[in-house]
Formats: sequence, C-alpha cells, structure tokens
Amino acid sequence: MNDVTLRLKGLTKTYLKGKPGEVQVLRGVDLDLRAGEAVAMVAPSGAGKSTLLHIAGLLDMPDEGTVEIGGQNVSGEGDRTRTALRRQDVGFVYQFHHLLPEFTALENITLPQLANGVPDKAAQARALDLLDRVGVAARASHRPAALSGGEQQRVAFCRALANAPRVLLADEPTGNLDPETSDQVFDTLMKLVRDEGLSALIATHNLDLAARMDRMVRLEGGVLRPVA
Ligand SMILES: Nc1ncnc2c1ncn2[C@@H]1O[C@H](COP(=O)(O)OP(=O)(O)OP(=O)(O)O)[C@@H](O)[C@H]1O
Repeated sequence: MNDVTLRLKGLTKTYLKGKPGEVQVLRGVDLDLRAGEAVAMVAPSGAGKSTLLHIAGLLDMPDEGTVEIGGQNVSGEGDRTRTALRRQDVGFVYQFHHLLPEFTALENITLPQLANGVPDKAAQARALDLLDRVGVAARASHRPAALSGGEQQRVAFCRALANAPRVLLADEPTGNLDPETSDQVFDTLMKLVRDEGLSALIATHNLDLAARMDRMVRLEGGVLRPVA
C-alpha cells in the first residue's frame, strides 16, 4: 500500500544560474511524508528551507525533480492546475500569522473555503469547529489586532486547515511566541495534525519541539538527511 502523501524526488534549485551571485540551494532533495506523520526540518540559516517549503507547496518550481501529492506528480502541471491543487491539498503556516486585519477570526477561516466553492453555512460551521478545537471559539468575532499572539497563531492554523488539506507546511510556526506560549500553541498544532491525519513538514530551530515530532531531518549542503 502506498500511504505516502507527499513525495519529493531529486529536487534541485539554483538562483541566478550562470550569473554573478549564483547560489545552488537544493542539490537533490528526497523526502517521503506518510499520512498522519509530522516531520521536523532543522536547518542552518540560509540553507534553503523556505525554498524547499515553497517548492513542496507548489508556490515555486524546482529546476529538476518532482513533487508528488497523493501519488500524483504535480510538478509538471501548469500554473492553474498547480494553484488549484495547492488550494485544495496544501496548508501553509508561517512564523507571522498573516491574517487579514480587516476581517474577523471567523471570516479569516471562512474566506479560503468560499474561494474554493464551499457554501457559506458549511464554511462557517467548519471554521467554528476548528476555532473550538484550538480553544479560540469565544474570540470568533474578534479581528486579529484584538487577539493575543498565541490566539492569532491558533487562528492561522485553523485558516491553514480550513479546506482540509492533506499536507501542512510550516515555517517556524511558533517562532514569534514566548517559550511558554510556543509550547502550548505547538501542542495545539500537533493535535490538529493528528486529528486531521495530515502529513506535516515543520521547519523549526527549536530542538525540543523538533524532538516531539515523529522524526527529524536536517537540510544542509542542499540535501535532506535524517537526524538520529
Ligand atoms: N530569489 C532569490 N534570488 C537569489 N537568491 C535567493 C533568492 N531566494 C533565496 N535566495 C538565496 O538562497 C539561499 C536560501 O534561501 P532560503 O530563503 O530558502 O533560506 P532559508 O533556509 O529559508 O533561510 P532563513 O532560515 O534565514 O530564513 C540564501 O542564500 C538566499 O540568499
């Protein structure tokens, strides 16, 4: 049985190819993420983790190699198909929440669903359920500025999961929070990953958090290696 949700094969990426300042960031990245598996990615600064997450999340194209989601090679698809696949199958979480400031917490989670054609009532029900599961339901009608940093990030998790993606990609998702809040918010994220059966690739500098995931990989020298 093939339960690999996300497969990265032989990814390479060079910026400014053949020009001054050329930088070969990825030199053959391979990774299999199974359904329900959370993998921590640690990397020195500038090693290319954002580049890798963007390629895995279909925001950018590799020079060579393939990205497979659910057994389908999606890297060769055109822009429109890749955008549609990204909206359906991939959720992103960043260090800073990037919530839309003029919309409430609830609206921030319903909007991506409406964009995907989900009816209003179903979108609201899903949003409320997610907010409830991360303990922020009572703040549903607040705008981001009226929420604490930890609450904002919990709402950002809900938004990332709004369309029930198969893959979650996160770049330092608790990096902007104090250690105690970071710990609690990370637990919430892991609970969502488990409950939703997601495949999660989570970049973090925090080795304690990394150790709480299923396994750890290090991005260095343009390749991913397992960390024992
Ligand atoms: N568009 C670009 N053009 C040229 N060089 C780039 C471009 N984007 C990134 N780079 C370079 O590629 C390397 C990897 O960048 P990337 O942002 O992927 O690293 P990172 O591991 O996410 O870094 P950090 O941990 O500091 O955020 C860096 O040396 C960066 O300067």
